[in-house]
Amino acid sequence: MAHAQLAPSPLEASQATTLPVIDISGLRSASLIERTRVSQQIGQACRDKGFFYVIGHGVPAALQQQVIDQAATLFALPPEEKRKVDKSLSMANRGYEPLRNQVLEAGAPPDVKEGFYIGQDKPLDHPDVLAGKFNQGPNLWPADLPEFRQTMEAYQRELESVARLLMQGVALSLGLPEQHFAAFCEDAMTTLRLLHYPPQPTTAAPGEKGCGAHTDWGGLTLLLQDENAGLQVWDQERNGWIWATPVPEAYVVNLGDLIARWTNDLYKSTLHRVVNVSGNERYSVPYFYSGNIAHEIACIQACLAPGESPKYPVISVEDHYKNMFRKTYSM
Ligand SMILES: O=C(O)CCC(=O)C(=O)O
Ligand SMILES: [Fe+2]
Repeated sequence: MAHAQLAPSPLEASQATTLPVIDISGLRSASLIERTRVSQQIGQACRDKGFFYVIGHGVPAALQQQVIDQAATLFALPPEEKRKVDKSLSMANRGYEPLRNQVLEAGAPPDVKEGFYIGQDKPLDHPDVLAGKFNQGPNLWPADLPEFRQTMEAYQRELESVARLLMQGVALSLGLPEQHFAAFCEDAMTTLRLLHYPPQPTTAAPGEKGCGAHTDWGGLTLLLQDENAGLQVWDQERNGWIWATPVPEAYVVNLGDLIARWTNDLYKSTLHRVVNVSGNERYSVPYFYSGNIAHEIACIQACLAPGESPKYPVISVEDHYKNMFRKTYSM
């Protein structure tokens, strides 16, 4: 596998991943005992770093490969073609984002990545769009890539069902009914984000890297990676970074800030970053499952230890996202 040949990181991270691999096929079982067994593995990973690999998800490997291939084709378009679908043309944060457009780590140089955002496609006459709701609107599609839209839409449908299933597993792992997060999952805001990381520049400025250290903002993230390592996860105990090296066909799943807020940090939303030391172009595709924008995220009482009080005020998904966009895009 590619990560076996990875050059030592200039940032001295250990290369061997220690993140658990969880087969979630049992979450689809008719047996509650089996679903509970899987959820216990999820719960353990959530209390540790909130980062784990998922296999048994049911997404066809061929579709995953098409998504990576289509992403590579898109990013290889000439700059003038990419500008035709630039994010600045969208009312809903969709479309192409050039290199060094976002600063995910406050104080660090801008991220050495280019991206393309896809969300739920809502036409201009959709009531949510007419009402001016946050992040709602039509996607932007590149005109001359005939298979692009179809591939991404098929992939979004697959991941939506995996994300819902995982939310049920998370609920069960907390001793809650599996449908506890059903309202959050209703008409959930989701973002498919195609990313391209050029090789880490040999002349990188101090702190310059693919993607600055950050936590994810939403509920769950399901990350598809090509064969090039780059993702690193903060390990609080060892006070260093560990690799989340690619495992073929698996997702790296991590919890975002909303689950940390719900659980008063019992379940972790952990810092991570990307340093593309592979020497190759790296493509990755995170899928952010962020929930219904009107949903209010309040601490789940059952997550509080005796005498503990909630650390975070109640916030809507929408307000939380607006804050995070403002912070990282200097809006
Ligand atoms: O590209 C990756 O491996 C991770 C990207 C990421 O963390 C993000 O976009 O939030
Ligand atoms: Fe992230």
